[in-house]
Amino acid sequence: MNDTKRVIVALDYPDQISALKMADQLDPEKCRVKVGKELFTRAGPAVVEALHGKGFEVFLDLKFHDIPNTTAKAVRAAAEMGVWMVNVHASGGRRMMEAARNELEQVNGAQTLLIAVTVLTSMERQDLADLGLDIEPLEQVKRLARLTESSGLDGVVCSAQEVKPLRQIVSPGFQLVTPGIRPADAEVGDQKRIMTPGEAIIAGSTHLVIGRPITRAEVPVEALHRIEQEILAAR
Ligand SMILES: O=c1ccn([C@@H]2O[C@H](COP(=O)(O)O)[C@@H](O)[C@H]2O)c(=O)[nH]1
Repeated sequence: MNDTKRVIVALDYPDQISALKMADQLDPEKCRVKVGKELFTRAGPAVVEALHGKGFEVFLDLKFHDIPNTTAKAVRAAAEMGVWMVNVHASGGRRMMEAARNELEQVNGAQTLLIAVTVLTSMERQDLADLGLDIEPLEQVKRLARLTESSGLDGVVCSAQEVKPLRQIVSPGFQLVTPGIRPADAEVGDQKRIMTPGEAIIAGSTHLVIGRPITRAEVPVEALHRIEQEILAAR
């Protein structure tokens, strides 16, 4: 796979000014950016518009999870903002995902990529047990990835640890978008199912979502540059 724009930088900031300050240090030809719940709740569609104005493709990571009609309309609103990618939670089920997919068809012929979160990368076996699921995360990820693909979506969010086994059961073009990326010397924080950028590329992740290892680094551009070098070396 082409290595351009494999990295999606998570702009997890509490305000638009900080997010755009970070974006100004990035090259939209080399990476994409992600707007998540914190930034969008604070800054709304204006921040997406501002990032588009700077030439970035935006992954709107709001992980919609609601009844089919509500989710479909939320996905429509995202597509009408012109985002590159938007997501829902696969655990919302087939009817919810199909409704979202169909809505996107009507907005722009499904040009906006629609993917589904399987099991959050911050979760491990015990967290699933707490929910009454007595299985390994990988098994639940596989189950939800099959459901997502058969519901007509473009890919899933999963851990890079699951990419190899998933590739055996999904089609080659299915996007495997992986947060929980940690360079060897980075703080792990709240993530549980992690991999280094190089390992994730070797495993076959389509896109690497990386936040704090870049945005909280002393010199973010240098941290990103090191990650890009690691990705190139892993090819
Ligand atoms: O399973 C998931 C789904 C989404 N995320 C998001 O990715 C970034 C990761 O940020 P880091 O600072 O690199 O941990 C963050 O915006 C999450 O909301 C995820 O981590 N895991």
